[in-house]
Amino acid sequence: MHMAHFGELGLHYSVTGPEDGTPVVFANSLGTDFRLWDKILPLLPAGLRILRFDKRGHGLSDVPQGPYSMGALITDTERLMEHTGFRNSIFIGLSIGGLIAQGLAAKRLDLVRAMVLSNTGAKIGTRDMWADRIKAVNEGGLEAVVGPTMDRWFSKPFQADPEFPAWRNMFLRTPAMGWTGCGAAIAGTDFISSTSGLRLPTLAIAGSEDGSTPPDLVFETADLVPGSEKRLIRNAGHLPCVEQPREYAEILTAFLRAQGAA
Ligand SMILES: O=C(O)CC1=CCC(=O)O1
Repeated sequence: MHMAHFGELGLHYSVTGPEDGTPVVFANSLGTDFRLWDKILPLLPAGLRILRFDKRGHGLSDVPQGPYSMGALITDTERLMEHTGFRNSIFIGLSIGGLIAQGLAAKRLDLVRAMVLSNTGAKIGTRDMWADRIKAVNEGGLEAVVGPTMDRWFSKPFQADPEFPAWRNMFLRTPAMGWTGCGAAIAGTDFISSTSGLRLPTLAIAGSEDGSTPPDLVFETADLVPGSEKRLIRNAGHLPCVEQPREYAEILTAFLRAQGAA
């Protein structure tokens, strides 16, 4: 278990793999911690140096007073990558993690040499949509939004899987301040213009049943970066790394190998 401290903020992270391995960073979504990637890590090639982390307000990281800005989330990631020696990395971001990927690539191409935009967009939802959700959570906690959230995250068949309640618990145990803080950061983010200027190897992954960032949004975002690859995973919602880990890992492995990873 590792904590890095940047002023008042402690960030919980994990680094695994050989010191000289290809650096790969995973950034997870709103309402999840870095266990989001547990099922796919054993399916990836050996020889990767992997950084996972709980963004502020999530998992075992500290929960500063919100709202947060996307700039702060990007700076946290930048500091953690410098602290752990992750430069020239392949950055895999899911949902808000994909927004962080785009913002970081626009700012620090020395840290990000290729990116995977999984279940994300250059702009996710509208200000009004996020304001309504934040109001609901401020009034009733995450319980107030758990039903529709699980319907966006997971296909109907997976909601009957014995594993499903654990993911629901992960969401419900997210600090309300962490969720609303990051929700405000998403509400204020529109990367359409800056992502259009990006030139780096990019893979976009969508889930056919994703109610949070539907395939059209994911692929429109990919089209902003010339030469992007696009993959659709069927029978999966917003978190295909959970619902279809084998297919997700195969797609990632092919991209990682194309970037020269082990
Ligand atoms: O709650 C959702 O719909 C999922 C989500 C949107 C942005 C993100 O990171 O997760």
